[in-house]
Amino acid sequence: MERVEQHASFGGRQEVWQHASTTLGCPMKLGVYLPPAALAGQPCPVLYWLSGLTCTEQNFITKSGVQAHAAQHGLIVVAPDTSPRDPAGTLGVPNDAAYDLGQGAGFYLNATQAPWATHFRMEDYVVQELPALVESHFAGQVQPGRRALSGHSMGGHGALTLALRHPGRFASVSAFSPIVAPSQVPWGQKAFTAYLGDDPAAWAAHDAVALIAKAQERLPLLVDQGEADEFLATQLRPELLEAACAAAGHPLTLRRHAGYDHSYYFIASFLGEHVAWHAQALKG
Ligand SMILES: N[C@@H](CCC(=O)N[C@@H](CSC=O)C(=O)NCC(=O)O)C(=O)O
Repeated sequence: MERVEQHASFGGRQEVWQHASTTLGCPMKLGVYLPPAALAGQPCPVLYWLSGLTCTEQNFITKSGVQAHAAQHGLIVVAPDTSPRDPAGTLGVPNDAAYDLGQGAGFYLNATQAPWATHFRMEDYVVQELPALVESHFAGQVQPGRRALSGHSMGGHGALTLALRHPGRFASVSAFSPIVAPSQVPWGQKAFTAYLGDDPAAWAAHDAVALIAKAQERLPLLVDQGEADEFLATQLRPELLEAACAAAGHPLTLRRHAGYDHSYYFIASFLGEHVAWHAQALKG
């Protein structure tokens, strides 16, 4: 691990690290916020944040204001990039000209189809390699095994599906403006066709609405959604998650906010409540 940025923030430190990912076969960057408690040597739980389409590790750490909340609650925050990367084009990581496929659009799954399958393994990266790396590199500052998961849009899809697919791995989960049913909306249908092929069962295994019915763990979901979100009716469709949770008896707190759009202004407005929700679960 090589530290490429560090900034004092709210008594803690916002850092950016780079490492060679064996899962993805490329260098990866991640934002790591260490709250004052961690810098003082007190082991802290970790909130993992998954960003949306077009994002890198920078969007969340520079736009959301997470540092103030994490400092207050004593949480480490880890924000990885959203896909494997190959800016120089020397590693064989495929890409697509569109913003919603390829680099910047990993969809937090392990691709099974050519040319994506070799590098696009974001599920294994987020669930296995990244926590192992964080818990070993920051040993003494991290409470091993105490993890929460949140994200936005494509990252909200990632948070919901990874928590549902890996029961026991995360103490809590939340999402902002998530793609709740990728099998039923254009962003998801395009990505799933490319990454997973045309097998409906493979799609269902990465679709929060489809996963809810058979969930092994009824981990409560906290979801915030802006009503002025430009993607609400076409790509996000929170009413499908509401119906699936009602049918399965899965606990869901879905909050709709008049006037809020899809941007980080919305995330910043309600992020403090998400961090408090995760802190309560992680410390309980
Ligand atoms: N056409 C837009 C779409 C990209 C966009 O809105 N990205 C969102 C996430 S959307 C779902 O995953 C985002 O977080 N953007 C970064 C930001 O800092 O706001 C475009 O190409 O910009």
